[in-house]
Amino acid sequence: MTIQLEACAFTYGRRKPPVLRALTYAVPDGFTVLLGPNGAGKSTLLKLAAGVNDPTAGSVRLGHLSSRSREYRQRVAWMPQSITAMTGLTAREQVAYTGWLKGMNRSEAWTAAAEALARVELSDRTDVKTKHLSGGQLRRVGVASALVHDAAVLLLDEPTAGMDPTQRRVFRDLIVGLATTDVRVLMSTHDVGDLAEEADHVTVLTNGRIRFTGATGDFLAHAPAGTPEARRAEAAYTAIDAHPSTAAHSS
Ligand SMILES: Nc1ncnc2c1ncn2[C@@H]1O[C@H](COP(=O)(O)OP(=O)(O)OP(=O)(O)O)[C@@H](O)[C@H]1O
Repeated sequence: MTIQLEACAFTYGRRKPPVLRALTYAVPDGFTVLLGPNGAGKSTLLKLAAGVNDPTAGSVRLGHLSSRSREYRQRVAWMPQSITAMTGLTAREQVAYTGWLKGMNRSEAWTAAAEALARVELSDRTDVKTKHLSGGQLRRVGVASALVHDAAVLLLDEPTAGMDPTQRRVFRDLIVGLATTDVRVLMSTHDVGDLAEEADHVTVLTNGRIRFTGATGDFLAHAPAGTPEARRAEAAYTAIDAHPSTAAHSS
């Protein structure tokens, strides 16, 4: 079961231009990387898919569930671009609180919080107040909060920003292991070269439109012949960005 956005439009205010217009998109299976320039609408798309914002036109559904329903939000996890340290809470308390908000009882949430923090290698920080964590550690608390309940779809908004190379490696392995036939992961990033090749699918969003969505192999095939292996993802992205009309592809 996946999230389906159908003819979605979204604007941040009546006098503002729409960020998304008639956008139709199904979150692909496995691990999908969402790419696009600054301001393309990636965070907006993720917020609509998370049920955090409602589309101004169109619909967002997971199977028969509308994104406005409580059940929908229990099946979908979202990690926002900026993670807030909740005043007075430790890492474990903050993660458990998210679990509780998603419908777990207190003891389930408490146990699941410790497990989620272990998965992001923060077991040694569970009792530290989140306001005392580094930026990268706080992002890992954000990832743990997204993992704390059994979501069918994980929506992660630039989760690797601010992580050091070792943390990135740990995180990448975690995500690749998470995306299974039952769990879909859609993750926005600016780090084209670092992550695209690990993904099952790539989606490119530019100016509120899906320029490309398809298997990673089809994405990489847009790189000009002779591009060195290490630069293929970046070259493919640049080619799609430069030639939107020929690059559009639906999976
Ligand atoms: N809260 C808001 N109020 C008004 N405009 C907003 C708001 N959030 C985003 N926008 C505008 O909507 C457009 C899309 O922004 P969005 O954050 O979705 O893009 P993005 O692709 O995630 O960008 P980035 O890569 O820089 O994070 C931009 O023009 C942005 O200025």
